[in-house]
Amino acid sequence: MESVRADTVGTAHDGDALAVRGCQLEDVAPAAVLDAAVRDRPWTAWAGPEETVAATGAAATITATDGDRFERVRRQAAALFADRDVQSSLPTFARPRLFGGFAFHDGDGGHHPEADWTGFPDANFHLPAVSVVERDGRTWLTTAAVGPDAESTAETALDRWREKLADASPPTTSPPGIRIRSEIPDRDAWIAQVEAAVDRIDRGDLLKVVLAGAQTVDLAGSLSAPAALGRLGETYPDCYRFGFAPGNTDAGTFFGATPERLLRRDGRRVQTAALAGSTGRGDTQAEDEWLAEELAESRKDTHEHALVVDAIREQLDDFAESVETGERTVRQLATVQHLQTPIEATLATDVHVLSLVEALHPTPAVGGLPPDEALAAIRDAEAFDRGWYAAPVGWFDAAGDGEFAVGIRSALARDRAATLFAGAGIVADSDPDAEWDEIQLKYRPVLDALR
Ligand SMILES: C=C(O[C@H]1C=CC=C(C(=O)O)[C@@H]1O)C(=O)O
Repeated sequence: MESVRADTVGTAHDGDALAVRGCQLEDVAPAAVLDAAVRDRPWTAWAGPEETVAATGAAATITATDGDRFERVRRQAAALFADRDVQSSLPTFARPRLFGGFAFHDGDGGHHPEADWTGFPDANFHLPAVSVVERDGRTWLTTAAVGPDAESTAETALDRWREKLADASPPTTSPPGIRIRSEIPDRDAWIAQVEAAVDRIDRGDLLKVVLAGAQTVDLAGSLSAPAALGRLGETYPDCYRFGFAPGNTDAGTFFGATPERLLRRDGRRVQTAALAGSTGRGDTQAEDEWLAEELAESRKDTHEHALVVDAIREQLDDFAESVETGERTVRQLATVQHLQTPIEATLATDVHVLSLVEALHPTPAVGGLPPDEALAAIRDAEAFDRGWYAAPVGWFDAAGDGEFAVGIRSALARDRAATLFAGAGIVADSDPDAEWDEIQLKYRPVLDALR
């Protein structure tokens, strides 16, 4: 079948053109595309509820390394898209988008050898040179280029990649296999940390703090990120699967499968959810149901969850004409169950998705309350740098629409090692042993994809 081609060209103030070329592809598996894409850095993998994206190279890169990072990314993106006719004849999902993420903490997270975040700035976004998007049963290849030869660069790349993908096949790599090297903190230190946090909550200094651990594993073989993401897709199809390998060749690869949407903005409509409060899965259906019921009735978990719902509502209120909270349910994932409440807002004005990300991050599902005291407690307690763990990852476009997930159930991999991250919300009634068991469950998605 003849593929459809479409294009767009626009010229910015600086005279450099942004050219975008696209065509529809037939019979290409997303995993095969990703396998071809990861041969060069930077690359990005993104799979949300509606689409799967594999992208490689950078027509443009936006980075912010200190203070005011959300605003600086927004300004640089506005300059990139300014006066360029990016609303093209391409389908909307194949339009130019910037993919990337932010670090959890504002400013330096400190240097810790256990989690070496070299190459992951406070904010880093790419307009991919090549991207393939699968959505509604259709697959589009798009190329983008900026500069004096933008049109011919994008055109040549489109032809080259079309040919390359015609015989691409999905990776068949088996999991690398692992040996757990260290847990930071170890069980005793974790228990002491949680007890200290509960003391601070009892004294009234804090309402909630989300403490995290890091688990470092040695890999027995080399890691194929596309294969690991493929396995995560089979076990966690309803989660956002993401992978980011920045351009810096010293950087690792950050990847995972997160159940937590930070938000999606589509015009004036904003969709988000509170996700907090956890329990395990049962061995039988009866045990599963019993655990779900116990979670839904638990005073500790419903309190931990309600704090997140209230904080998100409050943040959105500043921008919204209306904020609606849906029904709280128990969301079941392969290894864990969570309390979840959907929240929707209608914006009062045309607020950029990055302004909303800035307002919401970190929600008390990954930070705590009051926010500043909780962040200080996290920095004091944690002996590793969170880097991009528990931070916003996703995309935005020229119109200020976009979608961001919270980078939990994730790991940073480099060479033959990976550091996995998992956290748990600590409130007044928290039991340190139960919180330890909970973070072990939260390592499982990535752990299982590696072994
Ligand atoms: C911080 C994490 O999970 C958050 C999301 C869902 C449930 C959570 C909880 O019950 O503590 C956490 O707030 C993590 O997985 O690293």
